Amino acid sequence: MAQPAGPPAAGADPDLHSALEQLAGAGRLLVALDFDGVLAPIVEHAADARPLPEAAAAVLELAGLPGTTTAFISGRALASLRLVAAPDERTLLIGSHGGEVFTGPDSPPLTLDAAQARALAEATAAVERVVAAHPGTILEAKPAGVVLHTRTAADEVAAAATAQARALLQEIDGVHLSDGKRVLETSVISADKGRGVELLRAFTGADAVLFAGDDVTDENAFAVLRGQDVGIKVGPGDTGARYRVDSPQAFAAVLAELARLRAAAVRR
Ligand SMILES: O=P(O)(O)OC[C@H]1O[C@H](O[C@H]2O[C@H](CO)[C@@H](O)[C@H](O)[C@H]2O)[C@H](O)[C@@H](O)[C@@H]1O
Repeated sequence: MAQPAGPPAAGADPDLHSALEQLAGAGRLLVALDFDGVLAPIVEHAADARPLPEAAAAVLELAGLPGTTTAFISGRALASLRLVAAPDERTLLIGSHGGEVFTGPDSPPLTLDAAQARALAEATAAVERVVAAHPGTILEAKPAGVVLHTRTAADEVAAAATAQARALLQEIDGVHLSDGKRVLETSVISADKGRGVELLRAFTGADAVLFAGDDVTDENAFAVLRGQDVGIKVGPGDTGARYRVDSPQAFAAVLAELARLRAAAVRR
């Protein structure tokens, strides 16, 4: 069977521990994490996703260390991310795949111009039509996009729904499409997680960044990593990340290890 391109699983990767040791010694460290499929296992209904306790504890510990900033960079709308991730107040947030930014109470809300608002209304109407005709599919609304979820539909229904939605949405001016894990995502703004990482790098003055992600849109973030930054792909699939772990559970252990190493490094 063909193997996906990219790095080996963590257990077989002798470099990950030493990369974490080096990262832990950075002057200012940014720990930027994708949510679904990384901090939280994938579940049937988006509203039910929750971070693994070990991962949540490691994020909290990192957030409390000097010179260390934690951030979540998610495809979710900020409101949805806050509900499921329950971030502590020090954790910076980027939602809508980079379209929504929260770096403090003064962060401006996302606004759409008239053309974008029109495109979103048309895209929403198209996905509503598809969901009405395909049992088990679900619509998720976001401030700058709309998502067709097919995880709770039979495979053949999911395929038909995705094909119909793609055909309808491609006809709407100003709508960008991307495929995710049993989702077809649309956005009416131009944003990506790579720009999210760069924004947070500049905002925090980070000397080094850890980014972990599991899905296609996370590749934009892996692509902007450099120097002693560490990119970790969680789960299978092609990736530009240098390191890979098998699951959110394995990633929680990596995060706990980074928290231990960072705590030791900043107390030296
Ligand atoms: O960037 P992320 O934080 O990974 O968010 C990506 C999308 O995650 C959510 O959908 C995915 O997770 C759901 C819950 O586990 C799952 O049911 C769905 O099949 C996955 O695609 C979220 O609903 C989307 O809005 C995010 O863009």
